[in-house]
Amino acid sequence: MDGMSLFVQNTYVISVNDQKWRTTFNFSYLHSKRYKFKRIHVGRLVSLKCVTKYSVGRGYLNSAPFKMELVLSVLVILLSVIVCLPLFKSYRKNKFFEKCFGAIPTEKWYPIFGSAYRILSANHKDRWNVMKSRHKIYGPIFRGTIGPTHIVYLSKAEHLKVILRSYTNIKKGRSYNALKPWLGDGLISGGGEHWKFHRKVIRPAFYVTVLDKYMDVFSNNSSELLDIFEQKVGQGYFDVFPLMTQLSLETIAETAMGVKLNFMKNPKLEYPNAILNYLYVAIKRMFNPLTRNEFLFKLTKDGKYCKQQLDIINSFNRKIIRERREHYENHKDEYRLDENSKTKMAFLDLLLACQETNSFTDQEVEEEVNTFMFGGQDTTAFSNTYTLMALGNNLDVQRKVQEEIDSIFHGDERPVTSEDCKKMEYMERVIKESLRCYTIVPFISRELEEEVEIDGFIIPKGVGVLMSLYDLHQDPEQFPEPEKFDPDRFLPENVAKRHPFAFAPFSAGPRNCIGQNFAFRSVKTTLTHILRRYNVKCLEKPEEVEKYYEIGLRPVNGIHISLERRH
Ligand code: HEM
Repeated sequence: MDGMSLFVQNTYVISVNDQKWRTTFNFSYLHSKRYKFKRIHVGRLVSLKCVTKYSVGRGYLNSAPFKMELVLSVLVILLSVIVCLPLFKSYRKNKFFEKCFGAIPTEKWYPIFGSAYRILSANHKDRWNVMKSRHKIYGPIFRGTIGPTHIVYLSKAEHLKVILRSYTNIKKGRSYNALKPWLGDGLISGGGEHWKFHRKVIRPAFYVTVLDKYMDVFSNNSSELLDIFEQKVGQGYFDVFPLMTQLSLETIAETAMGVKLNFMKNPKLEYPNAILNYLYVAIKRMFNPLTRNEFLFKLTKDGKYCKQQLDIINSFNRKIIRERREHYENHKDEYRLDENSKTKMAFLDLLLACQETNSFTDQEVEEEVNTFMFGGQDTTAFSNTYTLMALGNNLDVQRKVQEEIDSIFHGDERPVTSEDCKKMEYMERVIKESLRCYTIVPFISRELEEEVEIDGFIIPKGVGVLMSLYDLHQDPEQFPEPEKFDPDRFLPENVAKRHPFAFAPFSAGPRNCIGQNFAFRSVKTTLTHILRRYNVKCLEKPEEVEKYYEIGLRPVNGIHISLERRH
């Protein structure tokens, strides 16, 4: 020990478990006891307070080793608090949750990943196979954790009803945060009062009278699809999914943003590919709790890639919004959302009109436009594709759809109207059965803002709830022989026998899909155009089709159909 220590003498008050000792010792003593001190410190020391200090001569008190000692002590205490407090809180939370719903069957638990290890470790291709098997293994209600987040998994109509009909539990689950850099607080990912206000303002854009004006867009674009189909007649099987994606992108761009992109004739792939690429990484993020922090994610390779893709999407959208704004300024008087107005308003026009009353900022307009491009694009493409797959495998059903179409159009290839759509009752049942069998959005999630009671269990506020629409639609109690494609399940007398929440491909309750009428009209129009001209066969058996989970279910290898002219 060096001689300088003789000049330093301090008085310390040491508090251990509420007992206090006053002690005086010189620095060399403190120094020699340093290791012992550290041991006490880590184990039990609550505080170490310097009451008096004498610094004589060179002042060892200000010397580096002494300062280090104090700084280290403070750091260790801080670190202990930082590490222990959340662990303690999480321990108490776990105890509380155990008490509330501990009797619900649970998945196997792994450190850090929680119980979702199998899903988190599955690659993109295998993920859906893991996801779809879980309710079969654990039953209609089970629980688990993703990292520190507790999740209850539901699949029965009566359980889903408790969550879906609530006006309080409308907050989306944390997984939606991966979409926030793109969709912001738009209708799909937003919540709270912000969501309530936006939903109220946007609802009129989906009134039947507004949708009526989109019918010619649905028909014109379907006719363009037939121009491509015409070249495929007699050419064997081809993948119909990319064409359906082009069609729905064209349609949603025209109805939501008021622009004709001409993707059908001249597919420019940069924008749709940017959406696909962004989604691919966003989904990866949803399944990796380590990438949840936005700031850290932006520093990663994936984060930088996402930004690049977002830049492409945003510059495309911003250009369109700019042009549409100019158009709107010049035609303002024609834009009215009432029944008598003849002007076809794009969804964007409604948002621009909202800006006039200062309700929507530029960013909010952009977020809602992105939301509609996302919500309306892939979903209708999937619905068209999977319904064609069903019809190409069930030729008797296809024939009945064609008979209904013929009874309405009598061979005339005129545009489809809203009145025609109303008459297509059998086709509606076919589309519904296709949405049941090949549920497009298989899961939706919420974070509870208010406790609920399900099946006798109290699920407290803060718990995540993942509802499987896929398993809901496969419940044999509601849909006997669920694997069978049978549109008559949707005859009114059969619907009346089921639980009102047994069929919910568009979700249900206050946060249901705002675009469902849009989707039905668009899909009916496209199927009418195809089936009044062609007989369709499908190469794949539905049960053999592999799918990617990408919020919607994308066919891994496409869906191949062949066309034969009917007349
Ligand atoms: C067959 C086609 C469609 C299916 C199966 C479908 C399915 C769904 C589902 C399940 C939800 C609830 C999501 C959740 O709770 O997390 C939803 C919400 C939504 N969908 Fe659709 N959708 C379809 C078509 C469309 C179309 C064509 C549009 C737009 C034109 C659209 C726009 C939206 C929006 C904006 C929401 C959020 C509603 C809100 O929370 O207020 N969807 N959709």
